[in-house]
Amino acid sequence: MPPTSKRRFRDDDEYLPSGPSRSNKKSRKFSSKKSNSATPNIINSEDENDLTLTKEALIPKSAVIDIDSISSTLNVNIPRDSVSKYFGEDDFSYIKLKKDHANRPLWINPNTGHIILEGFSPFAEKAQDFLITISEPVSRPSHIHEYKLTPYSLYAAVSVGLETEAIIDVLRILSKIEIPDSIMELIRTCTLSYGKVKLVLKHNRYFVESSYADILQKLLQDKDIAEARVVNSEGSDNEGFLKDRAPTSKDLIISGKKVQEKETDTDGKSSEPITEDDNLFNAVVQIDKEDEEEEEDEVHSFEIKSEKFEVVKKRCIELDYPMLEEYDFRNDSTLPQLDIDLKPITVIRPYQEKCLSKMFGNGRARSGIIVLPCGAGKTLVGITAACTIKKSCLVLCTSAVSVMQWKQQFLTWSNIKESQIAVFTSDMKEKFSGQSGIVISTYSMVANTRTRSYDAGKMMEFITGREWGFILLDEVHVVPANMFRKVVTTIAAHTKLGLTATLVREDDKIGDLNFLIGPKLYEANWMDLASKGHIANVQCAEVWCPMTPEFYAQYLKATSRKRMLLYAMNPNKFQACQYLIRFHEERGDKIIVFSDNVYALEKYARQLKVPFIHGKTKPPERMYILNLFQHDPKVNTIFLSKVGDTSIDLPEATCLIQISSHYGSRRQEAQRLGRILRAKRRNDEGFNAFFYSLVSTDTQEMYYSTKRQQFLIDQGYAFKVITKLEGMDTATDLVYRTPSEQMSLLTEVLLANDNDADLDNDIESNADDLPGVVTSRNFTSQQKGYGGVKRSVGSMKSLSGADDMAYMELSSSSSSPRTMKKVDKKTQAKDHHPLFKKQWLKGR
Ligand SMILES: Nc1ncnc2c1ncn2[C@@H]1O[C@H](COP(=O)(O)OP(=O)(O)OP(=O)(O)O)[C@@H](O)[C@H]1O
Repeated sequence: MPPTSKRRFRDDDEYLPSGPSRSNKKSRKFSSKKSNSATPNIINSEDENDLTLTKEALIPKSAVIDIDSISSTLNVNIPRDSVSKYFGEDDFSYIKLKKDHANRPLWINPNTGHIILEGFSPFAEKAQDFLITISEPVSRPSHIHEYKLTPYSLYAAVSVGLETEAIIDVLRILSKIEIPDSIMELIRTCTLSYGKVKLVLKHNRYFVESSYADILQKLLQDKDIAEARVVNSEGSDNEGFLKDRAPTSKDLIISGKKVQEKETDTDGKSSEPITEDDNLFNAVVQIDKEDEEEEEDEVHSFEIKSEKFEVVKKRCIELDYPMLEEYDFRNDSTLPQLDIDLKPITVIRPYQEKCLSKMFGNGRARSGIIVLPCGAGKTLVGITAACTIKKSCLVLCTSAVSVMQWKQQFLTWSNIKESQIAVFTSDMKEKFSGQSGIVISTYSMVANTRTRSYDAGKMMEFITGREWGFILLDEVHVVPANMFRKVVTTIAAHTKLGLTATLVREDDKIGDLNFLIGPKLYEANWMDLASKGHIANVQCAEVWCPMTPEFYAQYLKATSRKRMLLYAMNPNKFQACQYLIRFHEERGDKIIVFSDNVYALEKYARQLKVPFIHGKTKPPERMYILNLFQHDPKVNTIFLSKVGDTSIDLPEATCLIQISSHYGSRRQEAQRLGRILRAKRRNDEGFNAFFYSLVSTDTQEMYYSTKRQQFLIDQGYAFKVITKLEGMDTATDLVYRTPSEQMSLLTEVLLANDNDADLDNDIESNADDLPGVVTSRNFTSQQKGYGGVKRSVGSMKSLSGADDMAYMELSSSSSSPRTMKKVDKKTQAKDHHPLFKKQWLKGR
């Protein structure tokens, strides 16, 4: 029996088939889509500028691949044996394994498109490279990995240059079983039209380009496209198309690349024998290299009028041939060149090089998204891309602090002159000098629709009145879709690159990014980077802290808000925290204690006499505390609220203790882990960083904690459960040891205001456009007066973190024009490819 996915009941599987018995009633779906119900499961923000996630289920149910319609060859009538009933739909005994299956590393679930990879196979590394290109990683622990083929992942594969038959061929070679017909159909259907047509800006003229002349002929039968065409007989072939060599990355220099000297033997030949497997992978998997060899390939194109390119783009989507946008920046002579390069000392790491080779694989700049773990150096990837394109660049981030960090990083890694980098935040409105330059701003500054100040208006004119070679979108997963739409429609940019550590898994949300930015170009494996020393190895543990009987008795009676205070202030948790701090300080670690609850944060920190920072801590004080933490050997622990979740670079930190967190937020857990992934000492022999999550047992916190860990578990992290901290019982000098101390703490907690349980009390962390944490790299953030507490309306699902990492659209009322449009177009959309129906329905 081939291995089966143990993770069948993940959120994203809820629309998956439940076996032949159910398949008659329900269609089998390959991707999870929530219906576009009017149910307001929304965290609604009153402030348009607030980056708080808001949700509208964007996707109509129809916009999914219905596997029943793709294949009628599923296992519905397959003979089963006497134990089949115990396995239900997971009985795959009817599938024959290939004779040499032991040598092949993967297995494909014919029902769901899940791929199970043996991480211990000699082919695993190469197979991973391939799988990451064609599928979505679901879970990647050390031995068995799980991926999932989705329409979006296949489209992304085609868009970086993989061909349908190449995908099938490689899968066939790697698979222990014959590729199921349903999977072949899925691959063929999803790669049929996508990625076949490109919109290329070349010599400042727009061309519709394809390797397939017949597809161009087909498009030209459309009246709008035909009208947009510039008939140009010069250089045309007999079909009227311009012919050119397929683009290659020849002569393209991505700076920062380490020149690798191949091991050669005495007569100059490579000493490594090339096996048949290498040939296979070199031919198909290393697609970026393959492009170089495809010099003989031809492409056909026709020119379109530049004022008509939006119309053509829209028509192509409607005709199911959405155009990939590629920027032939090396042939763009209109946009002024930006004099920028990486400093000679800057060397990019191999995985950074890999991301960039996906982006520049054919010598042009492809738009898309790069996913790298926290602390893996996304900033340098973005900067290197800007240095490769060498045109004006707009960087958008989520906060003013990040803006300053990006500026600092540009100055650190590249030779850009300070006068060529401008910052646009609520406090600073700078313009760069000269023809070209870099502007760094926040999403909310650019997407803001409210009345702007005179200066901000002028700055917006500066941004919208020019063409950008490149737009860099930091933390793409957190920004609402409408904000993105506003940004991409108001700013003329030739290439868009999104950066994130925690890309959503739900296809509908990935889908939005696919269309607004571009396909996912690369996603690194956290464990892989840790094993190579690029990020730290981390030991994760969940420490169970039983509630004291008095606290628990009150917990059972309390309101939900008071409960949160009670489980955060549990004396046993207090002691565990104190014990762990002491233990790790003695080992020479530097410790960050995270608490979302500001009441608990202050109480713990004051009691344990440790400095703390939260939203209301003034920048000079933060700077002082962070400096102490970095440089004073006597200050080895600091307490941080969620203002320190992101945008804080403290490579000294080697241990994290989490005492209170934001419900079930998986993204927060990953971001917090990111604070120690960059530990300076990560390359010391046998070094481990430590991440403890303190959880009060038998409380809601247990549930949230499990949910929070899911993302990291999927990346391969193992959380050990510690039920007893060895030696804690005998440590007599811990706080709240006596019943009377515990009772007085309980009284204090019971008397505390319910609002003290409010995690949003940490006001600054919700403000997207306000200066946040002053980091080690930037102590220049300006303080400004903050508004009051922001409240958001949310569903229980949102509160539990189920919306987390979600990429959402602000709500629109059911009577909004856009929704009306959807209804109007629904019937027409029926004729379209399922994925593109969505775009059609959006009325783009
Ligand atoms: N090629 C490189 N050479 C040397 N240092 C690097 C390189 N790439 C990244 N770094 C360092 O790694 C650290 C993390 O980088 P960065 O802040 O860009 O990470 P990130 O992926 O944006 O993390 P987060 O998602 O947590 O913001 C920084 O200190 C950066 O200087």
